Parts: sequence; C-alpha cells; structure tokens
Amino acid sequence: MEELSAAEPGPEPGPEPESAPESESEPGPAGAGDAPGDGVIVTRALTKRYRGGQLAVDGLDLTVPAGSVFGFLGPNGSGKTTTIRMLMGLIEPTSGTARVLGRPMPRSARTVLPHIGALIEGPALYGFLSGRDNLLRYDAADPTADPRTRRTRVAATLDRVGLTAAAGKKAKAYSLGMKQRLGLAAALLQPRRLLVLDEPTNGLDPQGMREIRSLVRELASDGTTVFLSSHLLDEIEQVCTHAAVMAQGRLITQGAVADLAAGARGRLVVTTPDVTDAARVLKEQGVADIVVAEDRVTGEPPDGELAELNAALVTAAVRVRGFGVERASLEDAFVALTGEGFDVAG
Ligand SMILES: Nc1ncnc2c1ncn2[C@@H]1O[C@H](COP(=O)(O)OP(=O)(O)OP(=O)(O)O)[C@@H](O)[C@H]1O
Repeated sequence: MEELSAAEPGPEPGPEPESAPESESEPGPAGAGDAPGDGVIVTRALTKRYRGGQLAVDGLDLTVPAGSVFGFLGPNGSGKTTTIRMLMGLIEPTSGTARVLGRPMPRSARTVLPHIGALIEGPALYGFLSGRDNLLRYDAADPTADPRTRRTRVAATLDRVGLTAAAGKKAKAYSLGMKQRLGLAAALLQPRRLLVLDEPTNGLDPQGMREIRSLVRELASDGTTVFLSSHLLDEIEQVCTHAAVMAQGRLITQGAVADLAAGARGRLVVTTPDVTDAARVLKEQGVADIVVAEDRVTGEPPDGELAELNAALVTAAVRVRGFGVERASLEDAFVALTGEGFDVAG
C-alpha cells in the first residue's frame, strides 16, 4: 500500500484555488451534489494502474445517489480501496475522472474533504490516550473545527457511538469494535454530507458487526450519504439501499439493492424426504442445476407453470412437504453476473 506522502504527482498537484473558474460554472460543495437525483460521487472511466503495472481499477463508471447507503462490494483485491483512495484525493487516477460533492478530485480535495467523514484502513489512534482525548486531539488537528465547541461535540459524538462510559479508558484497552466506533466518532465530529467507510466491520466479532451496522443505519436515517466498502454480501444486503459490485478492477453492476437481487432468478426449492426421486423427476421436467442437500432439492426454476412441476412430483409419489421459489439474494445476482461464487471468506 502506498503511503499518503507517496501520492503520485499529477498534472494539477497543487491545492485548487478558491477562485478557480470551475467554481463559477458549478455549484460548490456547500450546495451541490446532494439534491435528490444528483450523484454525490460520480466517476467516469476512472482507471488506476500502479507503477508496478497492476491494473487495479479499470474504466469505472460509478454513480452514488444522494441520501443512499451505497455498498461497494467486491472480493479482496477487486479494487475497492484503490477507488476510495482516488475518491479521497489520496492518489491520482491514471486516467478518467472522479467528482465528489460536485467537484473534481483530487483537484478540489481541499474544499471537498472537510465535508466528508472518512474511516479508511482502520482508525489511527493513540493507544496511550483515552478515547475522549483521542477525539479532542483529532479535532484540534482539524483547522475547520471550532475549538469553542470542541468539548461539547466530542461528548455528543462519544454518546452517539455508545462510548460515553468508556470515554476515559485508554484506547489500547478498547476492543476492536470499540476502536472502530472511536474511528467512526472521529469521522462524525463535524456534520458531514458524505461518510466514506472502508470495510468498517472488518475483523469484528458478530456483536461488533451488529453495532457498527446499526450505527451506519442510524447515520443514514438523518440523510447523510454513506459509501461503504465490504467484501460481505449479507452486510450489503442488510445495510445498503444501493450497491456496486466489483470484480478484478471492473464494475459488474450497480443499482438499488432490491433491483439487483430481483434481476437474478430465485431458486426452486422442494422439501421432501424422497430427495432422490424428487431430483430425478425435476430433472426429467427440465429443471437445471439441481442440488440435493439433506431434505431439500433446489434447482433453477423453469419458465413454464410451476404447478405442473408439483403435479409431476405428486404423480411420481414424491412426498412434497414444501414447494416454492425462494427470493433471489444479492449473492444469486453476483453468481448470475460473474458465473462464479462469491468468496466470502476472502
Ligand atoms: N500500492 C500498490 N501498488 C501496486 N499494486 C497495488 C497497490 N495497492 C493495491 N494494489 C493491487 O491492486 C489490486 C486492487 O487492490 P485494492 O486494495 O484496491 O483492492 P480491494 O478490493 O480494496 O481489496 P482489499 O480489501 O484486499 O484491500 C490488487 O491486485 C492489489 O494487489
């Protein structure tokens, strides 16, 4: 991973002057980019090839709608972190464009970043400081933060992430989940229009995951756009309204989670003690991709009338306990789109 200081020099390395001509033709981050219908993040043909030759992100066209909880999904190594680092202006794209809150990145990083709360690659914490002192210090390092309201904002944020009781404890004594919540608190010290969270539940136990997920839902409910990356399909289904699916640096699909799942066909599921006979009959009836597991036989639902399938099973004296089509999941959509399984363990 490149360090921040190793950001590659680009054609426009300096900070964008406030009076840059583009600010006249396009509304600035205080007023644009989060009206309904607008993309809070819009990339066009965004591409990153690392110096070693690795094509990490390949022609990405991403649109993150305002107010969405947008899941950026893909197995490890699919280019999520590289994309996020380009969006945050930490590294230069090789080609293509990225606009965040209506402004081009990395050129407008200085004006855009104060509106974004980010949790990328784990929070940078001082273990010897308490949770509260970490936040006070973090806020003091932010030139846009008002020192007069610092203590109140820190207390309110600790409360918001459920760390009030542990605020005086040294951060090194925090569990991973508490550290992650403290990192989120740092991102929330000021009102933000966009939160960018890179694998926010990575490494957490199920309880820690639940806590972070419910916090994300809560943050989203007050209108903040949340962009979160994850390699966990069920996490995206549980938390996100929209998603983009990446594989090997390329965008496979994006849209509302409900639409993505609906695009994939569900599975026909027959529950029966007579699985062998059921599998045979279903095969005779043209059902493809039959899988037998315990007392369930599943397969691709046929185009025709399902009732006829059921009748064929009954005629063949298969004792049918359950018969139906299960709702397609995002995982089904992923498998249908890529032709391969999603490596959740990745
Ligand atoms: N600094 C770098 N130099 C060269 N190659 C890199 C660098 N950073 C990442 N890569 C490569 O680019 C590809 C995409 O990596 P990236 O970290 O963006 O993926 P990811 O989806 O975020 O995965 P992970 O969750 O493992 O970070 C990988 O093949 C990775 O090895």
